[in-house]
Amino acid sequence: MDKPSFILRTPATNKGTGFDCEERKKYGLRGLLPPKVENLEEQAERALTQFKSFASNLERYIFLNCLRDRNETLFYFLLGNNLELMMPIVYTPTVGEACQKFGNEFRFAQGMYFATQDKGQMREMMNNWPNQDVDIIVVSDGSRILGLGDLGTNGMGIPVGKLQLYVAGAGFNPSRTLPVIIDSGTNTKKYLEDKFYLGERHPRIPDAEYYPLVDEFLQAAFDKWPNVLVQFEDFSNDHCFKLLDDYRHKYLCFNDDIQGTGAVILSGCINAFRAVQIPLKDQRLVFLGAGSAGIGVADCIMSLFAEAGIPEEEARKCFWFVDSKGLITTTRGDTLTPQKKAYARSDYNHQLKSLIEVVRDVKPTAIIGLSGIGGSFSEEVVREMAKHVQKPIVFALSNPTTNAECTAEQAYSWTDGRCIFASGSPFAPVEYNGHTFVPGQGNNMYIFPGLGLGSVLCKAKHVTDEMIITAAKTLASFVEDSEVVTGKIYPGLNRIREISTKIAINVIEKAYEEGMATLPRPESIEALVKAYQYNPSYNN
Ligand SMILES: O=C([O-])CC(=O)C(=O)O
Ligand SMILES: [Mg+2]
Repeated sequence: MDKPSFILRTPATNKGTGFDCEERKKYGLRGLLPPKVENLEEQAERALTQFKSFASNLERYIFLNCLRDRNETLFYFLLGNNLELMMPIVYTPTVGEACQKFGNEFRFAQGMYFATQDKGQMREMMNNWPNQDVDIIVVSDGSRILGLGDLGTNGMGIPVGKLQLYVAGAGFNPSRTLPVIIDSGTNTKKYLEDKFYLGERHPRIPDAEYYPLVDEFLQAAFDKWPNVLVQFEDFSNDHCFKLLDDYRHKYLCFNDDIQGTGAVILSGCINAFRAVQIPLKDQRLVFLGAGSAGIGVADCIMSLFAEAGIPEEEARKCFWFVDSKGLITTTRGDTLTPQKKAYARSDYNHQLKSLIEVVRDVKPTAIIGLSGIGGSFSEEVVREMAKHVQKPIVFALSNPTTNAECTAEQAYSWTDGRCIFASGSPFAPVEYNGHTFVPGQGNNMYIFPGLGLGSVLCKAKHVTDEMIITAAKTLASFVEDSEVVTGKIYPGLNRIREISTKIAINVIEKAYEEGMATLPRPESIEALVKAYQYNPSYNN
């Protein structure tokens, strides 16, 4: 390709009408652009008008991703200046729909794909990635995309979207990010039969082939980029815990659904417990869903009990887990995974078969939904719970919005406006009885950008529990006492840069404290972070 078209056609170098007269001469662009030279602000104003002109969110998603593929600087400038408007498009909930329709709406490839057919060749394939350095990889096998199930290769939208938040939220350099899909097949018949489906067309491979495939990918990635951080995303429950166990002490990696969600909900709980003023030991926490997120959240909350000096055995008695078969107990007769076993109740002789039975029995202070089942916090459940506590904590965390256990409006109206509510996907403010309630978004997007940045910049050996808990506490500290009493438990999304920066700084401090950081300690950690951070501009 000749030089002028290359610079115009490469998203990282293209400025479109932003090339000034000098540059147009220098790069041989004269005549290839309309005469007017524009700055980023002017271009962004036009792009925003275009964004708003579309009839559906999916079209807005496609528009933004096409923009990213034309002019990366403009895309990140636009996104960074319109986060609250655009987050629900590039991320949950719209990204969920974009994944479901990935094959139909495909326009150009982003990131890298490693499939079963690539066995033995992944390391060599990585040399095809056009950018030399990679700081962060988000990898999924598409087996449990949000609460939508097994989407196979269609899941690529998730690593792409997460990395856009790494850039907008924490200031990762976009050219040093890599979204990856490991294609190990799909068990979703609809996609196997869909002529536009773009993945390998076979059922998921057995574990004996699956684990070596993932292992080859990780070995290749850390061989090529020894200081990279790998974020596991949306792996199904049958694999995610083992993968994390196998690799968290071997590579710099974490699982966002277990640890990122764990941290963000720990943060929400810290503030919700401040608001309801019930001592920790008297909390009765009922979880609906015992998958990666449910277990991850509970494990993180356990750290609060440990800090408060409450013995583990006593702390576990504050948790009740409900899955599709009812309350998880040691006596209900099925084989429990080790993760479920840790929270299984041994003090129930009678079987409670549903959430409502558990709520009647337990009288919870909090119900935490990570079930992936939309509407599973029924009016009966929420009203029953609200009878027994002054400020019920209702977290409807499943994504996307259609999978939320209840809506914000339902939660506020069924509790007469008394609840502390958070959801995983955004809900608009709710008017109820003359009050405006602003629902919190308990989504791991508050955690992973800063946790990732901190881990990468100090060249951490591993991501430790302490680093994750530090991230959660830092997030919690962004909400003032005066806000907490009004039921606000998360800071505004528009502060995500400031929050991620602070999380990164505190995570790095913790990594040095724990002997996890391998970078010689810099004079100023804040300066280290700020010097790295990418800000979209044509003057770079
Ligand atoms: O992507 C999100 O919005 C949060 C998340 O990790 C999930 O739901 O799997
Ligand atoms: Mg996820």
